Formats: sequence, structure tokens, C-alpha cells
Amino acid sequence: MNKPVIILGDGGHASVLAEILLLEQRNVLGYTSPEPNKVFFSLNYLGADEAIRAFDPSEVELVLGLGSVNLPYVRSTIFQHFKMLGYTFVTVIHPSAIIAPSAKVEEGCQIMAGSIMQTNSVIEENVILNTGTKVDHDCSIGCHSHIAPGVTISGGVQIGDTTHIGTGATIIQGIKIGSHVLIGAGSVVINDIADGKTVYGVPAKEAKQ
Ligand SMILES: CC(=O)SCCNC(=O)CCNC(=O)[C@H](O)C(C)(C)COP(=O)(O)OP(=O)(O)OC[C@H]1O[C@@H](n2cnc3c(N)ncnc32)[C@H](O)[C@@H]1OP(=O)(O)O
Repeated sequence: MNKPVIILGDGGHASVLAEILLLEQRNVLGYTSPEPNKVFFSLNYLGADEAIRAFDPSEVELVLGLGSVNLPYVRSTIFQHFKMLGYTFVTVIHPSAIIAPSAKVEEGCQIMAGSIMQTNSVIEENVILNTGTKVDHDCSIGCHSHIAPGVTISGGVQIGDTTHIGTGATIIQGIKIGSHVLIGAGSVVINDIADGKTVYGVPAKEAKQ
């Protein structure tokens, strides 16, 4: 049986997740945020994130509602903090997402409306496949990475951890993208990208320092 859920955050990303959870009739105990937000789906305000510690880790599950427009370090830190305290994160999948039976989705991943994940692809914990992303066959995406809306990832692409692929980017087949990489919106990636690089453009090139 599903446990009650607490949402961390009350911004745009959290609201998309809240709507999925409510659509699926999950019991949402409330949300955390530095300040209460009067319009957040009439959900209960529980206090700042540390208010979660009043709940036993065996009795609730968490949903990480913080989005990211850049490298997702804050998401990674919060996820690891609450995992160390013994909490688990809900894997949230919008009912319109299409996930191949052989694909693997780890704990705390968030797969938004209209996304497609093809045969043998794997996403590690806390990955976001944002609205309408396409991850084709035999891809792997490392933990905490954020694939922003409308990204297309061709077959056999490997992406490291804590990487951000910007809105609408396209990655051709067989490319290897490292960890902590930032790819600009609308880029077309046709070459491998080493750890820690920022690239953008068509074709994507390393940003001037
Ligand atoms: C649901 C959601 O909303 S999820 C959020 C999704 N959002 C994203 O994915 C955002 C991704 N971020 C980007 O694309 C950003 O533009 C970045 C990170 C690549 C660059 O940001 P910044 O470092 O602030 O760069 P800045 O805006 O100062 O631009 C620097 C130069 O790069 C160019 N540039 C920036 N982004 C891009 C891009 N995506 N493609 C091509 N050129 C770009 C600018 O035109 C500028 O060129 P100039 O120096 O010749 O004038």
C-alpha cells in the first residue's frame, strides 16, 4: 500500500508534481517551504524542509519538488541528505508517459507528461525527464540529472550524473556526455562532452570562459 507523501517545495516544479500525485489520488500530507504559500492546491503547510524529521521515515515518502534551470546541485544535496536520514523518495510518473517494459527507472525519478522512454534505457535515482522528453533505446542517465522539456536523446547515449540538458536540445546517437555538464537550450550535440563542460549552439560547442 502507498504511504502518505510530503512534497518538498511549492514552486512551479512542485506544482506539476502535486497535480500528478492528486490525479493518482495519493494521500499528500502537505508541503514544506520556508514560507507558506496560500495557493498551493490547498495542501497543508508543514514548515521548512527539516519539519519532515517529525515524521518517521518508515511512515511517509518524499517528493522532491525543487526544479532546476542549471546544474542540479541543490536537488542532489537535498536528495542525499534525506536518504542519509532513512527517507525514501516516490518515483512520480505521469499517466501519459510511455515507458518500455525493459526500461529501468530508479528511486525518486520524475517522468512528466508526454515523455517516452524506450527499450533497455536506464535512469538512475532522482533523474527528471521533464515534459515531452524522448529517451530512445539503450540510453543511460546518471543520478540527479535533469532532462529539460522537449529534449530528444537518440539511441545508445550515455549521460553522467548531475548534468543538465537544456530545453529542446537534441543529442545524436551513441554520444557520451559526462557528469556536471550543462547543455544550453536548443543545442544539437554531435560530439562527446567531457565532465564539467558547458556547451551550447548548433552544433554544440564549448562556452567561452
Ligand atoms: C520546466 C522548466 O522550465 S525547466 C528549465 C529549463 N531551462 C533550461 O534548460 C535553460 C538552459 N540554459 C541555457 O540555455 C542558458 O542560456 C545557458 C546556461 C546555456 C547559458 O546561460 P548564461 O551563462 O547565463 O549565458 P548568457 O545568457 O550570458 O549568454 C552568453 C552567450 O551565450 C549565448 N547563448 C546562451 N545560451 C545559448 C543557447 N542555449 N544557444 C545558443 N547560444 C546561447 C548568448 O546569446 C550569449 O552570446 P553573446 O556573448 O554572443 O551575446
